[in-house]
Amino acid sequence: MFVPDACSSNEAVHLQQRLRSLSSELVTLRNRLGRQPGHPEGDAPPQPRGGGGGGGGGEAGEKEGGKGGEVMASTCPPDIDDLIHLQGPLTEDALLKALAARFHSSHTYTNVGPILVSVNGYTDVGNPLTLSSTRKVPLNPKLLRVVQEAVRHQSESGYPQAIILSGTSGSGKTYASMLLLRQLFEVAGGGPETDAFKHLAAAFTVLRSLGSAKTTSNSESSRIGHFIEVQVTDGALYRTKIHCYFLDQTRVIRPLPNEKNYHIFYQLLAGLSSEERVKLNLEGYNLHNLSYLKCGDTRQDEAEDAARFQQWKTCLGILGIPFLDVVRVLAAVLLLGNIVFVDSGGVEVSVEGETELASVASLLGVTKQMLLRGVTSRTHNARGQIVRSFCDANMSNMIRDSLAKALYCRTVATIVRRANSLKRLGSTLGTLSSDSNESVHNQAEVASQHASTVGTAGSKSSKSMAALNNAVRHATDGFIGILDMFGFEEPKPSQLEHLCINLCAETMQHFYNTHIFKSSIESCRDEGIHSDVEVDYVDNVPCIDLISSLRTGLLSMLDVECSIRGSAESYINKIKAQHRNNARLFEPKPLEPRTFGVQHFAGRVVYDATHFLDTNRDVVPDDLVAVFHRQHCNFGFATHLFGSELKALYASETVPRGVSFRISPTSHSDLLNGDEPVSTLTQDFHTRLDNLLRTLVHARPHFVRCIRANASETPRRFDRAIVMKQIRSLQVLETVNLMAGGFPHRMRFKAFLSRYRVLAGHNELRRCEEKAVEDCQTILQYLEDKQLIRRPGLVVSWAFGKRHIFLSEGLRQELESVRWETLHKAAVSLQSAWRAYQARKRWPALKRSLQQNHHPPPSAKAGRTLVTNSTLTRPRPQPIAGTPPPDPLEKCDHKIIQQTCTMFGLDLERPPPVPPSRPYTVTGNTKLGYPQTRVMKMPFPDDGSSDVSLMKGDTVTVVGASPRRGHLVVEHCNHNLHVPYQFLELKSSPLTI
Ligand SMILES: Nc1ncnc2c1ncn2[C@@H]1O[C@H](COP(=O)(O)OP(=O)(O)OP(=O)(O)O)[C@@H](O)[C@H]1O
Repeated sequence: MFVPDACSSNEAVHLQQRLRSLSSELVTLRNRLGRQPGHPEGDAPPQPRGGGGGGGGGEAGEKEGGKGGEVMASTCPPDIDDLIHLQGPLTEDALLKALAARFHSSHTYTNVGPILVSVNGYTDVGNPLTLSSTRKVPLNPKLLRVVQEAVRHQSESGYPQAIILSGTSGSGKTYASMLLLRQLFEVAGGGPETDAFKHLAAAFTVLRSLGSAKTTSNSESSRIGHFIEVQVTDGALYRTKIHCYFLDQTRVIRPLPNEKNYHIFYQLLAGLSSEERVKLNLEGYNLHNLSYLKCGDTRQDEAEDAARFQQWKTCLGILGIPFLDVVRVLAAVLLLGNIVFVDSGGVEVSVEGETELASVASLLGVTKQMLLRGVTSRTHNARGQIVRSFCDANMSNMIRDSLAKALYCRTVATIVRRANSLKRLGSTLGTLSSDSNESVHNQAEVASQHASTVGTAGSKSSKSMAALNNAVRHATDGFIGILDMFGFEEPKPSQLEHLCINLCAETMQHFYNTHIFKSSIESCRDEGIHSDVEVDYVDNVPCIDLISSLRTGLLSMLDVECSIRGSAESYINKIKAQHRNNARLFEPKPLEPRTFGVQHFAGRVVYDATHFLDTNRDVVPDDLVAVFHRQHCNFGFATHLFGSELKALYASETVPRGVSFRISPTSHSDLLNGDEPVSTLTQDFHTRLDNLLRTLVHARPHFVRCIRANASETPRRFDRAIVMKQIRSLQVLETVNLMAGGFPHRMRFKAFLSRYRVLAGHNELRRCEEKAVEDCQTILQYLEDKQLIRRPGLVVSWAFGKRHIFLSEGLRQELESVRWETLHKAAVSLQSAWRAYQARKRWPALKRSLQQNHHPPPSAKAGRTLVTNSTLTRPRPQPIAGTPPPDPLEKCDHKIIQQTCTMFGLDLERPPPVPPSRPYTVTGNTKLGYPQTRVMKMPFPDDGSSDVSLMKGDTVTVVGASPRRGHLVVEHCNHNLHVPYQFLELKSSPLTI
């Protein structure tokens, strides 16, 4: 085997690069052959050592574990924290060993250049997986780097950033996203003691219980996709927004046999007090006699669920959401499942579960008769004639289920909206059309609104100014988004929701392919750059087309089938005929009339289409919606859940009139053009996914690829076959190939110069636009001559295109590290020059005082002091600020300021008012006003930089919030001190969230 010499020459590096590229081409070819649709062995684990086709490697140090092929040990050095530095031929086997070695030495994060690979070690299973519960988990420097990069890029360019987590279900996306969010708060948001953090943590606790459930692949699986948008302005966190994607409605009424319903139901039953149970008509009910729960897994840890329920209740309080309103709806949903309609032989159906019917009616604030009528009768519009009819038992049971689903998902949407809006702003300008409002965590927003209204008259204009200001801010400020969408799943049987979830995973995979592989290959081709490495990635567009193409995609054909009231069988026949030559659609064995299979990028999934049409229609009849109008319903929260629909329905005189509405909440504007639902479940999901992509396309992505270490959630178990399957589907080898030997980065010449011109001697560069390419060459030549960018084993190469300079990842890393060293050295020499200057300035006085001490004047004879005045008053060295102050000439053009002020109606002479600070802090679930008595947890200031100091244990008075982020104002000895939150503790210990 070729081993590079310690001081390898360029040829050696080049040779090694060729060797890598050849071996990886071979492996990729083998994988592609093996992974053709219809080749079940495509997903097989690699051959054991000596089995041929293991792709080289496969040397000593690794033992096959028992059944699962568990890797017990490996000889790969765990200190290789970036896979592009791996020596020897790059094969899947080599990657697997490297990841296993790091995993066994507790290094679960590994880089592939700028991309982070995270292997879930399952050491934290059983944790509720919220922002608060991960507070004790130590933050990892690799996650810190991702966040710092995002914040740096955002503040340098103002460009939105998106941290995109992907991986199969259970791979740790939500866990990593919580840690990233925490890290973001550490870097830019004042830490976890701020109100903003507590508020967001409470929102996540509430949403996790409502939106996560046990599935076959993950006992804490998120059934709600999240996109957390964090607005960062000048490196400081400004506001947050949670966008939620709720798909899995069927789980509310029919969890799969080995899975569970939403966690909140189990927590509710375990955590309610006996009085609350009576109030909610839940006395005597448990997991085994409630229909919506008993069809799933009925095992439960009651103590754990009860504890989580108490936390959930506390957090609802923090968000200002009435507990009783929400639990009334949840109890009604549970009891609805026990109402069964059966055909009586007559016109009307008969009811089994009269008690439950009465209970549900009273919980929802309607009469039993009204509810029964809403569920068991339907109004039809037959060519303008309004006709009423009774539903049969089947239809009545379906309407009952629709009601349960509608109540649940509308409650979740309402909570998301409420949780998202500490302060709701008029503008919905932004990025996505999801259930999201804005949560303003910083009083700067108020300030900006105040500022914008100075000099304008009337509330109308001030509102529009606020909206305009908001729009300008949104247009100019980038956000940092953390995307934790659904991971690939293959439950048995898979349903329509799973098809949507897998479409989402396919779309994210395509996004990755486009960004990492396609754009790199295409831009090299466009600019005539030749790369030695041929990156051969698997494009998943055919699968996305199969599912979502406009006319012939599986989803479009399903919509057509719904509109003609077809059946599951006819749908299956049509898709099989339409796609008979498409290798991605296969017939599962044994052949069943209602099933079909799709070869996804991460594996083959068999779907059962039995409920596809009903799930996709996603409708509730207006007869049922009308029941919740305030004329008949005295429970305001229930009326609110159907607010938009009721408004549209009661806009006309005939109610009900035979129209249907969506189960999922629909915005009022969508209902304006008619009362019929504007879309189906899948259309709606597709539109939202499209909007999300539009947002992502405008953001700079940072990828975190998550891998689960085993399929049984066993801590510290590394299952070779499971990991290998994910390495393949996530195309880790192809990524390493590109990063190690190709040109994954390109920069405009100007951008390259502005970042790296500090690396060449000042006189070396021409510094004019026409000579930009020459200057780039000069910088690289200069670094090469000084031997600053060549490291053995690292491919450092570049090429000049028509508009860009193309860089290998190795070169980018070297440039960044030389840049850091150069800036660091420059900072040190500036500091030392400044200190020397200061010392020289002080020297005459110092010299004089030393001389005086040597010949003391008679007056000082008795109490001789050796400490000179100048030593006492010597100022502490100030840290050099990270960002230099803005160049006044660049930023403060007086004319522009005047024009801007005129445009926004601001008065230049009068400064904007000081932002009013919030007159309280949030503690547990209560707001606590000022003054507050607090105790110092540690001394302040801890560096003795102030005359007044507070000691640990001192009782102090907090008089208000400081304008400084994350600080409170403490009045002490007639001084006002700005003390960070974390230094202070309330006298009576607060409830933590
Ligand atoms: N880095 C880690 N260290 C320890 N435990 C982890 C880690 N990542 C995830 N886990 C645990 O693994 C389980 C699954 O993680 P998580 O729910 O984040 O996966 P996911 O990819 O978001 O899955 P889904 O797509 O189904 O929501 C959780 O119980 C979590 O606590």
